[in-house]
Amino acid sequence: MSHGWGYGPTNGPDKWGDEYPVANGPRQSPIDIVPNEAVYDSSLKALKLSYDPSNSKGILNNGHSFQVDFVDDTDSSTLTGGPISGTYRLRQFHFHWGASDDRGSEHTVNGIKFPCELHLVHWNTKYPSFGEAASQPDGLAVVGVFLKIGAANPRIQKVLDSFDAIKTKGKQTTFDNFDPMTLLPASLDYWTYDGSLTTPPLLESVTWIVLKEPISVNPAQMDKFRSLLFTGEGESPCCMVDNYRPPQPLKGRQGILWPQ
Ligand SMILES: NS(=O)(=O)c1ccc(NCc2ccco2)cc1
Ligand SMILES: [Zn+2]
Repeated sequence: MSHGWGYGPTNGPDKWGDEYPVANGPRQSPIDIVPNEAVYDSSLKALKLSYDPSNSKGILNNGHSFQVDFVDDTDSSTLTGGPISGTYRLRQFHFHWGASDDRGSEHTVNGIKFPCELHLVHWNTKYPSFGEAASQPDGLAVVGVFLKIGAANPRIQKVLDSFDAIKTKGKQTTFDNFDPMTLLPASLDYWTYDGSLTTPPLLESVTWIVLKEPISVNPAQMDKFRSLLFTGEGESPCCMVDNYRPPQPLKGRQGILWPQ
């Protein structure tokens, strides 16, 4: 009986290929981004993100990370422009982080790991639903934002303050009127490449848009992430840390940079 994927020694990223063979596919994520090797594409446009805070619904500990879910039945919170064509709706955002500040991000830059990485998940409205879009090569667009250790970030505090209510797997609580724009850095300069979900089912349906400029958090805020548990209420507690997949082979892909 499959014990379910995770990030431990017996069910972690090296084992995912047993149940999800696409783990060894041609466009897997994350990757190591080497800025000097990224090529300039003059056809790329500026990212356009337009979010309606009233679309935020709830925050959930799903046993792998926590996510903030959005109402996505209208085009009120969207991503357009950038490397994508058409309109992609915001579905959820979540994070990946480490047990210590020396690791935690999924993408790396010149081999450097950040302590944390934010993912804003959007789906292409040419498809009828997120689930349908997730199985299409142009179905999803995820904006990745690195977090670095620095000054305290007041914008993330509302997220952290909800953690006491979602400490264990399966717990959720309401999360109203949150504008994810407030989590983004000043610059929307980005690298982009064709990749995949970084957790099972590892579907190769993601246009990745990784912002060059990180946002900051202070050490106490990072420790708050580490106070969450992978485990459910009543189970022996296991801290939710190191929930990141390491960089995957490029297999001929090239990172694209905008703007030069
Ligand atoms: N870390 S991530 O941004 O690549 C990411 C985003 C979304 C899911 N969703 C999981 C899922 C279930 C069915 C289809 O999709 C999994 C991973
Ligand atoms: Zn993610």
